Amino acid sequence: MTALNIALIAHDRKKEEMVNFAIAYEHVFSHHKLYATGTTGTRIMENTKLNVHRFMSGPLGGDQQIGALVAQNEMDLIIFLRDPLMAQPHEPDIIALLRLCDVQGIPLATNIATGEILVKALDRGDLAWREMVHKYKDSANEQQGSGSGSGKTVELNVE
Ligand SMILES: O=C(CO)COP(=O)(O)O
Repeated sequence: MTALNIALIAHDRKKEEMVNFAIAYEHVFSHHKLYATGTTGTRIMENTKLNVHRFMSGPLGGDQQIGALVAQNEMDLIIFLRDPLMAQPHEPDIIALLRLCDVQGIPLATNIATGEILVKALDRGDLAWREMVHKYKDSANEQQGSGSGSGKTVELNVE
C-alpha cells in the first residue's frame, strides 16, 4: 500500500492522549505522510521518531489549512481528538473541517476509540480505496493537461 495522507489534531486536554496514541501506532503511522496542526505536530515529533508536516496552530488557522486539503480530496484519514467539554475560539473552523470531511467522505475519528479502529483498518489495508481516489485524480489532471498536477499533495512551507 502506498503512503496515505493522515492528519492528526488534538485539543489541549487531549494532547497527551494523542501523543500516547502516536507512540502506540508509530509502526503504522511511519508508513504514511503525517500532517498536524502546529502544537499537536510538535508534541508528536518530540515524543516519537515520526516526521510530521505541521500547519499553523488550530486557533491561528491550522484546521482551515487541513480543511483546504480535505476540500481538494487530498487527505485520506483524519484523527481529531476534540475536547467536547471546552469551548474553542475557533469553533467555526473546527465545524468547517468536520463538514468538509463529510462532503468528501473522508474517514474521520473524533475520539480515541474510533481512532483506534480506523488505524487498525488502515494497517489491514481497508483504506486502499483511497489510493484509487489519488490515481483517478492524477489521471484526470493529466488528461486536463494541468502539468504540475493541481490534484497532487500540496506542500506548504510552515515554520
Ligand atoms: O486547536 C486545534 C484544533 O482545533 C489544535 O491546534 P494545535 O495542535 O496547534 O494545538
